[in-house]
Amino acid sequence: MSDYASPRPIAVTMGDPAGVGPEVTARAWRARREHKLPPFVTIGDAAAIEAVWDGPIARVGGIDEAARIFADALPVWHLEDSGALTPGVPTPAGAACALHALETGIGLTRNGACAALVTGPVSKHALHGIGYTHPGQTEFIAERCGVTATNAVMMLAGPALRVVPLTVHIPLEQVPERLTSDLIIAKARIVARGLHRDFGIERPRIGVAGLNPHAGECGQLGDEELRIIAPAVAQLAEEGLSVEGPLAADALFAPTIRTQYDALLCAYHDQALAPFKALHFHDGVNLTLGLPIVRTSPDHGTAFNIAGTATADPGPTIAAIAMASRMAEARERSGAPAK
Ligand SMILES: NC(=O)C1=CN([C@@H]2O[C@H](COP(=O)(O)OP(=O)(O)OC[C@H]3O[C@@H](n4cnc5c(N)ncnc54)[C@H](O)[C@@H]3O)[C@@H](O)[C@H]2O)C=CC1
Ligand SMILES: NCC(=O)COP(=O)(O)O
Repeated sequence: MSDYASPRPIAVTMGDPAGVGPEVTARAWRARREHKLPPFVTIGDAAAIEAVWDGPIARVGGIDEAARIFADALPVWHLEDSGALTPGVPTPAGAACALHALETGIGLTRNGACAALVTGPVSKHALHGIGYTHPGQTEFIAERCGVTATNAVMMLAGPALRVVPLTVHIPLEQVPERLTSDLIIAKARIVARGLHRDFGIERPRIGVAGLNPHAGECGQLGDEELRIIAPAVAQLAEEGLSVEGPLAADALFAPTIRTQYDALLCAYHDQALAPFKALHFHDGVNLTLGLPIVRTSPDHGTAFNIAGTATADPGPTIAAIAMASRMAEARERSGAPAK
């Protein structure tokens, strides 16, 4: 008999079967009571979990069965045999399985069978090796949901900090040309709406980082702040949003400054993710705002270097499942579409 009330489990994709995804998912299940996790079903190759974990697994044939079994065993929606498996060694068959799991998880969440989607870590390199053309999972999920890549906003969230990289998986040299006022305005609007709807923040306070040292020093160290960021901030303020910037990025993450904001919009990937991971390596969540479904993910990658050694921390996966559950509940409470 299940001791979990929610009728709809969360879909958790395993990610690359040779990475740490299978073991952190299994360990998250083991910690389900301690962390009060809602029921979830793991999607991918069951053998990848069996190779690194000796706890109870139940291969399920339906989502209802997953919710019923969750109290006693880790429910696995077994998709396919991804071939001979060595933890830490990615293969094309493993990448294909990760992609099929992602497709299946999106489908189960879009059709409402699952309450939210939590994606396990994939190897972008291995996926590109089998013909995948998206920069990450975010853009793929957005496309499947009919949302443009610009309107699917990556946010990294933890108890002490939320950051948004305005440009994401692009070479650093392309950042200045891709950072436009339109991009900042579009993403800031989605961040404000998302923090209101999914996190219950009435009027989110948003800070926008400068690109250059000292936020450009009045144009002496670069003019993107004057040409691009300041006009975008002015436009957003005119619309009634609580937005400040450009703010000098070196001091922005100091405790007394970062706590003045509900989210910090950063010019490029590492400006956002390096301070975030320094604070939240063990409980950080990557989530996507602007989608019709709730999607979160642990904030780390495949960690091939430690896969199979039983040392991978399940903390970010636990946090991703818990956050997905809270976001789905907030959407249901607010009357937003459940899927
Ligand atoms: N959400 C996703 O699917 C993500 C996928 N990636 C992909 O993962 C692959 C590897 O990327 P890297 O930059 O090496 O990042 P990574 O996060 O896989 O590893 C960076 C370092 O953190 C450690 N680490 C990661 N997760 C850990 C955990 N749960 N417990 C303890 N230590 C952990 C690793 O052992 C490694 O030393 C790449 O192909 C990248 O594209 C990277 C980030 C996110
Ligand atoms: N660095 C964050 C990351 O790689 C996550 O990307 P995505 O696969 O969630 O789009």
